[in-house]
Amino acid sequence: RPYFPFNLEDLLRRRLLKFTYRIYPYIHVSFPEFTGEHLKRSEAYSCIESYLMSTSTSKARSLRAEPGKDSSNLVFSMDHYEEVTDDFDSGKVRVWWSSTKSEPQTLRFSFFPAPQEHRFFKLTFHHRHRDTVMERYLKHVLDSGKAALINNRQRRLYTNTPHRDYDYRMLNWSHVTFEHPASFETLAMHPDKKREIIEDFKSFKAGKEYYTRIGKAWKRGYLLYGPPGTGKSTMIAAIANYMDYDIYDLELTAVKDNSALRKLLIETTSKSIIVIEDIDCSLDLSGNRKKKEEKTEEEKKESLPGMPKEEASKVTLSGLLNFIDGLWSACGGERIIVFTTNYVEKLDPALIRRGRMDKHIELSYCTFEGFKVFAKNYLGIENHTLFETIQRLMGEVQITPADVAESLMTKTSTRGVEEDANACLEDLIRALEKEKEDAIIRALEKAKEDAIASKEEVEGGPNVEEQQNGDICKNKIASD
Ligand SMILES: Nc1ncnc2c1ncn2[C@@H]1O[C@H](COP(=O)(O)OP(=O)(O)OP(=O)(O)O)[C@@H](O)[C@H]1O
Ligand SMILES: [Mg+2]
Repeated sequence: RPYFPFNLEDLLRRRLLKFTYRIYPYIHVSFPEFTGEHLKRSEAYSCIESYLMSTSTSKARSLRAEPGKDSSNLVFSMDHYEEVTDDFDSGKVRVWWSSTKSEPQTLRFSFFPAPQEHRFFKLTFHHRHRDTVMERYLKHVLDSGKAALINNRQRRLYTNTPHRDYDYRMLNWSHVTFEHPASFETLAMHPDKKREIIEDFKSFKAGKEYYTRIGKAWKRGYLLYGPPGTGKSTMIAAIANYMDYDIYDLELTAVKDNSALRKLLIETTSKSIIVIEDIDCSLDLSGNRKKKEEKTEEEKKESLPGMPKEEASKVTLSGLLNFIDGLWSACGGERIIVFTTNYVEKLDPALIRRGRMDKHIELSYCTFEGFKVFAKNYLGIENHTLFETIQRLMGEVQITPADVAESLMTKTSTRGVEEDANACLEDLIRALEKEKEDAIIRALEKAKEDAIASKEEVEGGPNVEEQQNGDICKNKIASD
């Protein structure tokens, strides 16, 4: 068979390439902000953005300022159409970064409005640095960008409830900056228990290799349970602060179905806490969702066009379990899942068995140990003559940490510190004594009710058992 011209095409192509490189020896790589079908924000874009923040500010002439980590400082980044140079390999390799945006060229008519603009970074370098840039430089950019991102980021509280400024990119989560002062130090609970919990989080944080080795998704589930006002939500904030994580507050009743749930969960980023509060109210035991209450006419009017219609949601228990088992969390590590409930006994055992909810933490009424934490934080005292009375009363009645906190809040600032402490402690004692009285009254009332009930029974009131027996006899006669 004819063998000529062998590789001619190849040869020509190479020549042509060489020729074009001689005229224009530069290569461009662009990094769009949003990628994929669902327009997920590209992680590479975020990393580059944060890398350039640290390198570009001294070079770029047009800058953008945004509030930084604690909102008191500003973070600068380079503005659109600005170009900066970056040198690598002790100045041997020079690259150019520019930030551009493009308006959508065609008018698209769709149900959901399209993104207004596409932003991207463009990297330009000489073709002889191709290997260095592709293999080492980009890795360096992404790594240091990511590190800076974690260092500088403002932590966020995400919620999945749709709101008025529904994002044009149809992101499922909306967020606000998370700034909650709670910490484990200010959390009132027994010091031993607190230490145990902190240890648990510490080992989770350091456990990347461990989780990889045993072949489990790097996640951990916690169930916080206890009566209202015992610090469940406060503890979640403390965990987020301790771990330096974002919080995703998942409102299950606002999720349409399992696939919507899956989508929401896939969008959560690493280093985050996924919180489902009052799990007993959002999922019933059979796994069927409780019907949402009918919306009022006004609320219906308020919903915006383009927002998904609120339907009875169909998230099932098994859908949720699938996720917890790591099926959907496999796309990136380091997640903590927290459920809270007031009634642990109402929950499906499948939901909270060990392995799913790895650790169950009970938050309960305030103990004297817990009170001492409050006294130290709120009043700055570690001992006081009134402590003994408080200890005795706390042994007798149940009071929530929220109530203790309320009593210990300083009421006026005109008095001295000492008088303040006295007043607060007396206030707490009054609250405890009132609670004790209430408890006695409740007990008396219950005893009275019981007595009336048993009296009715003795005097031949409506006797349930007899009546039931009678019914059975009647039925039997009828069927005979
Ligand atoms: N253990 C605690 N340590 C410190 N503060 C607490 C503690 N428990 C409650 N508080 C205070 O009480 C208030 C209510 O607590 P929180 O919202 O955490 O209760 P909760 O357990 O989440 O209640 P619910 O079940 O109603 O959601 C908080 O503002 C917090 O300051
Ligand atoms: Mg709460």
